[in-house]
This record gives sequence, C-alpha cells and structure tokens, in this order.
Amino acid sequence: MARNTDDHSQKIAEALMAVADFGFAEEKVKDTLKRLLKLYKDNWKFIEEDNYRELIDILTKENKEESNLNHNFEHRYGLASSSAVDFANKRAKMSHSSPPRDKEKCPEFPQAAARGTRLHFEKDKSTEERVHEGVPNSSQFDIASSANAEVRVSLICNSSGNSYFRQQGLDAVLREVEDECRKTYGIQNPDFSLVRLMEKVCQFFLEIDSGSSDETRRKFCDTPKQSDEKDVLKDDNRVNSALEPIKVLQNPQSSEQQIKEAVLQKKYPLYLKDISRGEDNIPIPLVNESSTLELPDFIYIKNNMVYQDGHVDFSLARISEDNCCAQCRGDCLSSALPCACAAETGGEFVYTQEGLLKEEFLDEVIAVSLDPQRKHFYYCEICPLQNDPQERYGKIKRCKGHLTRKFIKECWSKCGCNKKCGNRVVQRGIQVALQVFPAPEGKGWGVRSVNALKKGTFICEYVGEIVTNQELYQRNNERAAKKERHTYPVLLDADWGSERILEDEEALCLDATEFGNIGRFINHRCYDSNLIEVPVEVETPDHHYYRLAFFTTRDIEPMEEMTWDYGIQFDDKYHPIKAFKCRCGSMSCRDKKRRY
Ligand SMILES: C[S@@+](CC[C@H](N)C(=O)[O-])C[C@H]1O[C@@H](n2cnc3c(N)ncnc32)[C@H](O)[C@@H]1O
Repeated sequence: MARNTDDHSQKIAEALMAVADFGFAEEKVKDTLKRLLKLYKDNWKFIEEDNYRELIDILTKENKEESNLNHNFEHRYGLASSSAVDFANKRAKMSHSSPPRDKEKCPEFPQAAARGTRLHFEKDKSTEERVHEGVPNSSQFDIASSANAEVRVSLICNSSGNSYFRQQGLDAVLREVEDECRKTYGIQNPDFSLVRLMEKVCQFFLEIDSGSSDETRRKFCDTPKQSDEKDVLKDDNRVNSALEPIKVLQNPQSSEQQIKEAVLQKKYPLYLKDISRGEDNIPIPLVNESSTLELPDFIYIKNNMVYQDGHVDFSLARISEDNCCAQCRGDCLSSALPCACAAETGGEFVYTQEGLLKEEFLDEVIAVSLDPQRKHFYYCEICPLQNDPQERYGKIKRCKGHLTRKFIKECWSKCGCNKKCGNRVVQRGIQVALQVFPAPEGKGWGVRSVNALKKGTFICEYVGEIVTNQELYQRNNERAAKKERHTYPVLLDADWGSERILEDEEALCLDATEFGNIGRFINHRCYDSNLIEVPVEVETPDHHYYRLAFFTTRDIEPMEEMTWDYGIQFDDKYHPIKAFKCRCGSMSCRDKKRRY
C-alpha cells in the first residue's frame, strides 16, 4: 500500500515537472490531474502519453478561458465557453491508442470517450448541437491540428438554403477526397492519409510563424502572416460547393508569443534555459524574441581543445620556478609584494580586490588596440597567413601586420596560492548573467548582460577548437563552398613578433564554429565596442597559445548588447576571418560601403 502511495506521489511529481515549463499553478495542475485520474480510472498510461499532451492541452485551454482571452474567438466561431475541455478532447481524439473507457461514466470530459479512434467525426447529436449553437446553419469539423493545437485545420460546412443537402460524416468525405487525390496526383502509397497531410500543414504553419527554420520561411515567404484565418485550398471545385474552403485557424486563444515560447520550450527546454547544457558555470539562456533566427547549431565547450595539428604544451615541466609563485600561500593580491606572476605586467597585478581589471591597465590595452600609428604592429618575414603551400607568396603578397598586445598572466597549478587567489579571474570562468538574444540590425544572435556591469569586468573567454592556420585555411575553403553566413575564427597572433619565423603548428587560431562557448556569439563593433579582448597566459609560459578573455571597456547598462572589435579590415579578401557587411552602427565604422 505504502509502495502504491509512493508510486502515485512520484507520478504526480513527474507530471508537475513535465509541465513546469508552462508556468501553470501547481494547485491547478494537481486538480486537473485528479479529474483525469478519475476519468481514466487511475491509469497513468493515458495521462503520460505523448509527454502529458492531454494534461497540457486542458490546462492551456482552461487557463486561457479564465483570462477571457478567448472571448473574441468564441464570439466569432461559436465555440461554447465550456469548450476548453471539448477542445482538448478533440485533440485527444487523434491519439492512436484505444483506452477502454465508458462514455456515460465520464461526465467531466464528455468527449474523451472517443479518444483513441483515428478520427471520430460522425455527426452525432452532441457535435451538431455544439457546432450549431454558435454558427447557425454551419457545421465545423476539426480535421487536423499541430501537436499542441496552436494551429488547426477545420472544415466549415455551410448548407444554408440547400434543402436537398444531406450532410455526410467527415470520415466519408475524407475517404472520397483521399481517393480523388490518389487518382489526380498518382499517389501510390496505400497509407496516404489526408489527415496526416493536414497535420503537416498545421505543423508547417507553426514552424513558419515560430521562425524555427529560415529555409521553411523562405519557401513560404509569400504566405500571409498573422491573420486569424488562412485559406489553404481556395474554391476547390473538387470539394462540394456547399462546403466552404478548408481553413487553417490559428488559435486566437493563445497569444502568439506564448505559443512560440511554449513550443520552443517544450522542444528544447534545456537548451533554451542554458545553451551550455550545464557545461558552463552558470546557465546561459537563449532568448528567442525574434521568430526569424535559426537556432544555433554547435556544441558548447567550456575550455579550448586542440583539434589535431596544433602544438600546445601544457606540461608542468615547462613552467620554470621563476614563472610561477610556488612559495605563495593564500591570496597573492593580499601579500605585501607582488609575486613572480606579476612580472609579465611590470611587477603589478592587473586585478583589483573586486576582481576588476585595473583602469590604468585597461586604458593601456585599449590604447594599443586603437594604435593609429601602428607602432604596435609586427610584420612577419614570412607570414603564417600565407599558409597555402602552393600559393605561399601568391595571394598574400606581404604580411599586413599583427597587433602586439599586452598579456595578463594568472597564477596557475605550480603556484602555491589557493584557487581563490585574486590573480585567478579568467580561469574561474563566467560570473555574470549573460543571455544570447537576437541582436539588432540583422547581425544574427548576439550577447547581452542581464545586469549593469562596471568597467573592467571579466565577461567570458572566446573558446573554440585550437587549430593551425593551415587547418583553418582548409576549413575556410570548405565553408566558402557552403556559403555559411557567420564565421567564428579568431587568430592567436598577439605575440607573433616574439619569434622570427613561426612553424605552422605554432601559429594558432581558435575556431568556434562547431565547438565553442558563449564568446562565439559576441558581435563586432568598429573601434568603440564595449568589450576588449586581452590575451591571458594561464597554463603555458610561451605565447603561441593563450586564452582570449573579454573585459568591459566601460560601464554597461542592463540588457545592453556586448560587442568587441574583431580587428578586421573589410577590404581584406584574404584574411582568415571573412569580412561581412558591417552593421555595427559605430560612427567610426571601417566598412566604408556600409558606414552609418
Ligand atoms: C562570431 S559570429 C557572431 C555571432 C553571430 N551573430 C551569430 O548569429 O552566430 C560572427 C558573425 O556574426 C555576424 N556579425 C558580427 N558582427 C556583425 C556586424 N557588426 N555587422 C554584421 N554582421 C555581424 C557576421 O555574420 C559574422 O560572420
């Protein structure tokens, strides 16, 4: 007995979890569950079916009813106000299983008895009465619907004035139309079903309006949008002229945004709450305010990973005694004298006790990156970017220069300080609440901060696969053929000047196209961006490989888009980072053709 009670509680908890994304009040869910359990004689199978579809349908409808959102719809289409349950059960009729239930014993869900039949639209008295209540001289049959009933295909049959007209059951009509379709379109498949076809139509309407696929949207770009009714087959002569055109009714009981969110949340619940899927320190939601962007397709990784040829030596043996602070204890920032790790930055730590980048250091970094005289540029004798062996001195005639940047060095494994040491900011990872959102001006997805942030705040690293320039060159060639819109590589060339000629396996890039973190979504802005990238030495003492960290260049407003200057020249056709039509909006935009 105790076991049964446990099972029951467990089932209730699971149902509550399954519908949690929809935001229904717990009491309401429990109450509806109670009614469904009574109806299904405590058989959970039917409630759990299709991911609790019936439960969600009923709750959605009842919710909408309560907030009177369906008033107009009822008025217009004549669905009785108690139709929430009706509607949910009409949806349930399309289920493919057949639970043994007794119609008479189901007073709270009168239509549910028909659940389990493929389609059950024979013109029984209750259907007729219900339909005629609101639309005199018409009958309305729901033929198909999208999975959550956001879009339905209904057949409205108006026989007014035709005394000889005797209305058939919908099954008979469907059989006729299916036969006609087989003949007209040469359909061989014996399982061809008009209902399934119409379900697909509903699903497509939903996809287009939810913007889940640009491809789908393009295919249907002339589809009228946002209307309550959409004619799918207009004045089709093969349909009895007494029948009105088949219409796709968008369910106006639900606000469009709620539907989109609900569908996306149901389809990709974890992904939308956290694109890192738990990989990163804190969840990073993807906020889909626009319906036109395709969901990003990549695998989230928190730390850089070597793809293949890149040479990155993480061995402890390479860290010399004077390149770490083995004698330190606790927090290096609190000690009287800066430790060896501060040598890289002139014997001063670059972080404040608060964990911000110190203003003097930050301003210097910004000044270097703006370098109008190019005095911080290094010009290679043989530039690794001339990396196609066949055309080494071909397309790229000479090195265009690489900015020699200021590095941060953080304490690391061989250091004696603890993990909370103030000279370990970037390696602790993301600490601020970020969102991926549809960026303005058609730049695709972008990144914003939920809260206000101070100047010098660490945001995130740019994480991707560590690839050589040669590997990136090959990838770029393959991608050019696919005409991919966005590109995600970054050169790790901040210290190429320290060696005369770099071997290819030492001239590295980060490619975040297929594997990357939130950094891959940060868009470009010419010169006056609110983020700046700073190379950070953590696990390797040489600077062929380093981490690339973003810090704010000024105070940031809540929900402000964050951008960094990719440093690209928009007229440089041969740079591995492909130029795009810049829409940064900066007064100093370098894309002259696009300048605002
Ligand atoms: C690293 S990705 C940034 C994230 C990208 N917006 C997305 O949706 O995944 C770089 C790509 O974003 C777009 N982009 C970034 N900044 C832009 C800008 N200022 N103007 C136009 N497009 C931009 C370009 O297509 C570029 O190749």
